[in-house]
Amino acid sequence: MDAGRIVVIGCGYVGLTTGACLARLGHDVTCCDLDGEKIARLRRGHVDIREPDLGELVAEGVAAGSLRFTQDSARAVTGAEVVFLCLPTPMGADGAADLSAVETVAVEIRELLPRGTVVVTKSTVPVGTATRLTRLLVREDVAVVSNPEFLREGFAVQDFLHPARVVVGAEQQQAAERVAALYAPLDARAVLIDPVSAELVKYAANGFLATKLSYVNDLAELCERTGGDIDVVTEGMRRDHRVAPSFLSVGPGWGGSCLPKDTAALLHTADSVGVDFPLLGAAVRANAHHQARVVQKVVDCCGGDVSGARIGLLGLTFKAGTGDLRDSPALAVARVLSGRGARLRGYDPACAQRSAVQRIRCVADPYLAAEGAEALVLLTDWPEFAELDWPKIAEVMRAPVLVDARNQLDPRELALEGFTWRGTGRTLR
Ligand SMILES: NC(=O)c1ccc[n+]([C@@H]2O[C@H](COP(=O)([O-])OP(=O)(O)OC[C@H]3O[C@@H](n4cnc5c(N)ncnc54)[C@H](O)[C@@H]3O)[C@@H](O)[C@H]2O)c1
Ligand SMILES: O=c1ccn([C@@H]2O[C@H](COP(=O)(O)OP(=O)(O)O[C@H]3O[C@H](CO)[C@@H](O)[C@H](O)[C@H]3O)[C@@H](O)[C@H]2O)c(=O)[nH]1
Repeated sequence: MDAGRIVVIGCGYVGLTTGACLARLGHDVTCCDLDGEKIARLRRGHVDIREPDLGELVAEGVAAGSLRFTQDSARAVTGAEVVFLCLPTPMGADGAADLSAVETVAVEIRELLPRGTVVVTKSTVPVGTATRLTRLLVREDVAVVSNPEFLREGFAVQDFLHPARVVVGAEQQQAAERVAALYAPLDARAVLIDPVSAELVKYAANGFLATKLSYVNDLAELCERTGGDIDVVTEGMRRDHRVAPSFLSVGPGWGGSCLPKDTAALLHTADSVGVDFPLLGAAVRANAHHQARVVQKVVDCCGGDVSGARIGLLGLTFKAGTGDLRDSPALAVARVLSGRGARLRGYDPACAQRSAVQRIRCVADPYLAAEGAEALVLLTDWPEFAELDWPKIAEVMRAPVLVDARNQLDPRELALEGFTWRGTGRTLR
């Protein structure tokens, strides 16, 4: 069905995916962004984020005339029936979500919206935002609906078109049904709930995922002290159907554009209403500790001092499959090493064209990152790292030392090549 004209404001990971996928589902979509250069590139069919199938979907929508791009959101909304806000909600200084982009746009468009428009928050917004926006819009004839997005970077299109759930939160049943109807072609029944619960579902899910990962990384430390093997332990946990099998892999702490800011915002919300949330606070603190543990392993491998040492980094993005560097644990580890005087060379498949990221010299292949290095640190789980020519790497390094923060490599094979290996939650038997 065609629910009419849809306007999407914000053409980032969420907005562009939402716009292109809704066009694929048969809707008429106009996507807006204040970044004029981005809009010009999108009009030429150029998508500058690394997301499988997104470029093809954009091209398809543009060619079919069902997907348009403009910088002029004010003009676009005058013909809108549903407006999706897909704007950034970064972490503010006090940890709270910064709603300024959402609120600025709401004020800009409020007098231009046709009667009966539904404004949808797809951005991750804290409890009470639907109520705040309703007041800010000062339009009794405009409804606000919360429709949080759960896509993962690297799987954005797949997750949008095959969602585990579609959550729609609204005070007005009719507005909720209009938004739910947009997803009707998908094989997912929308859950219609109140807006406060809808806003909370999003934070609850990300807070839970972060807590699960900190738990696993804490267990890894315990394994290191006791001689256990975290990969064997988590494999045992996975077989219990009550423990969801994913999100059990160790790493250099969790990061990305969502988990860090959303856990901070959830803690802020809890604090603002006088609720103690010690479990989530501990998960956040544990994450900093796990990043520091990777640094310490590198320092130990370099004889207690990395000053002047050349260190190679494998992976810079916050996880494999994305080009996103926002809040990457790899960069957090790199910052500390660099602060202690290490000279860093980094290779990442998604950043191979760049000359530098922060104080890391980016190189075009992993062997250049290893060249002359006293230690190599595997920080991001790009599958191709398992396929590297490890004898060649051992040859070009100053000393064949590998800190594997993701347990991606086989320590026995590395030992055969003469590597000193430090994994996460495992010791070489
Ligand atoms: N990235 C994800 O995986 C993901 C998944 C689910 C939810 N979210 C949430 O969705 C929201 C957007 O995240 P994102 O990753 O897509 O952000 P992003 O930074 O990739 O994109 C935001 C876009 O909004 C544009 N923009 C900023 N201010 C604007 C304005 N006033 N008018 C028009 N355009 C404007 C920016 O130019 C940018 O293109 C956030 O609340 C985030 O927490 C993100
Ligand atoms: O077993 C695992 C799984 C993940 N991670 C790390 O956890 C972080 C987050 O990973 P992931 O959740 O895949 O990344 P995002 O794309 O940021 O997706 C999260 O954040 C989005 C924005 O809110 C939500 O929509 C998604 O549902 C939620 O998974 C990354 O640093 C990963 O390396 C691990 O260390 N081990």
